[in-house]
Amino acid sequence: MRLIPLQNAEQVGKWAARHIAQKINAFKPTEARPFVLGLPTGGTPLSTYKALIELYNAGEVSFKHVVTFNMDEYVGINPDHPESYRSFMYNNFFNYVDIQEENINLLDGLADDIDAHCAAYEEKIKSYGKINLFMGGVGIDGHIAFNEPASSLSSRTRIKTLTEDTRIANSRFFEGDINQVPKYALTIGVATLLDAEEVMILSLGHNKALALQMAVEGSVNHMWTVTALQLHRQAIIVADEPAQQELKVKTVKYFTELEAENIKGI
Ligand SMILES: O=P(O)(O)OC[C@H]1O[C@](O)(CO)[C@@H](O)[C@@H]1O
Repeated sequence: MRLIPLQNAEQVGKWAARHIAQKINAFKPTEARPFVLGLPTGGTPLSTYKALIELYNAGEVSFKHVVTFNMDEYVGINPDHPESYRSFMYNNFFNYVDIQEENINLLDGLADDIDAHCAAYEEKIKSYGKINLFMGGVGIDGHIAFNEPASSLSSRTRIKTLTEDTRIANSRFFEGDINQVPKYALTIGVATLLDAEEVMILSLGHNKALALQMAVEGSVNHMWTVTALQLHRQAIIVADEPAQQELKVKTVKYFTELEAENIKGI
């Protein structure tokens, strides 16, 4: 695992965006051989989407031959709802870059047959071989995608019940009213995430500090599903300074020295 210790959200966004752009450019994607990118929503990736749009506007990256798979979606809210993850993705990213509509894959929280829909999502990922890079955030309860505590570390795309912690945290997007926050979500599984060639998790803010500590210094366990990253051969966590608060000074120093060249100029 690599930990990229940075100072603030802007730096995390810039580092993550630059990393994604470098990966896409090195892959040299074509229509027949697209780059497959997994994407999250929430407050965490906003600075990364902003930085990616800037790189796109500067001509440094194109999404023309990029296929995307989003990691989750609320169940029971209309796709046009301003807080659906579909709306989030168009409003914060897709509308501003050259991605082709047919290359966008989103879960449908209103699907009639949820099991069939989730199985088809997994099949569609498989049809591309693999996801080249999956970006994600982490919840205050340590969830990756919406794999809440006690999710199987072998899980696949399915419906999950959101914890009270997550619903309280996300109530900030629903007028501060937990009753408006959906109780369920469709989410890729931990195993779906671990199948990606590379996983990059972003962690911002002091309320993610415990989750980051578990991810980096803790043991693999299903109560903090982010710890499953330790099983991945190419996992990166990019964190701001407040999110590093629970890590040992020695741990932060170790990763800062390891990444000295890679965090220069950010
Ligand atoms: O970024 P937030 O809003 O703190 O949410 C934490 C994470 O939980 C998720 O919403 C769950 O998918 C991630 O997409 C997100 O990054």
